[in-house]
Amino acid sequence: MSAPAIKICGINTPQALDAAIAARADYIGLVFFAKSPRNVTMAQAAALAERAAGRTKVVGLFVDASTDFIAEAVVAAKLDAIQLHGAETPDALGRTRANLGVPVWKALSVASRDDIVRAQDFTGAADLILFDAKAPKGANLPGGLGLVFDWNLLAAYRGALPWGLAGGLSPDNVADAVRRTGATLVDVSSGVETAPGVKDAGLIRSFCFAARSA
Ligand SMILES: O=C(O)c1ccccc1NCC(=O)[C@H](O)[C@H](O)COP(=O)(O)O
Repeated sequence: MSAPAIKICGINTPQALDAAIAARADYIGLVFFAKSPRNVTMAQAAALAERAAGRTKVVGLFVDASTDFIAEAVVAAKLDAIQLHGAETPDALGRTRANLGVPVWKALSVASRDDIVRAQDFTGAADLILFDAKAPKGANLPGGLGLVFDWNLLAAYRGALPWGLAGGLSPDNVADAVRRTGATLVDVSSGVETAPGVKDAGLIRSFCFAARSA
């Protein structure tokens, strides 16, 4: 089994970006969602993307955002891909992908097997499915909460699209998660933070090391 690709999501400072690059993260995520403690402005995103250029790929995270807003971010932060974390339908997502010409990752919230089966609806519309834990009713955010879902749901998964694993990953559990699910991409945010929105260089390094050791 080859090492999974690694995405460190919710990067919002140059220090966190440098830590992700030093740990050889394949992707960093910029959160464009005002309610998030990891939210970045267009100007912050542009500056971070400039610093990241040629050293790691940049993914923009959006929640039910307008195509105009996403398009502005794609240009400002030269996004390599967009990650849609809301209730975007396959049709709407396919249109966004066609209009913007960037790879689209669809995050699916998982609590049961039915949520995994929904991935097939996005065949031909998305480029990658990111399975993440479902946020509890009334949660203030739809993701980035450090919650784990039952990885057994993915054990026999054979979807048409490439997929990644997110939700409550940390330096302590990522190797086990990769071994048990066969994920070829892992995505983390809270698990490499000391507080919501505050990334820790040591945790980023440990996470990347553990993911590669799986
Ligand atoms: O991070 C946020 O604040 C956020 C806000 C709205 C939707 C999604 C959000 N985060 C998702 C991620 O950062 C990752 O893709 C993934 O879900 C990992 O989160 P975590 O469980 O905290 O590791």
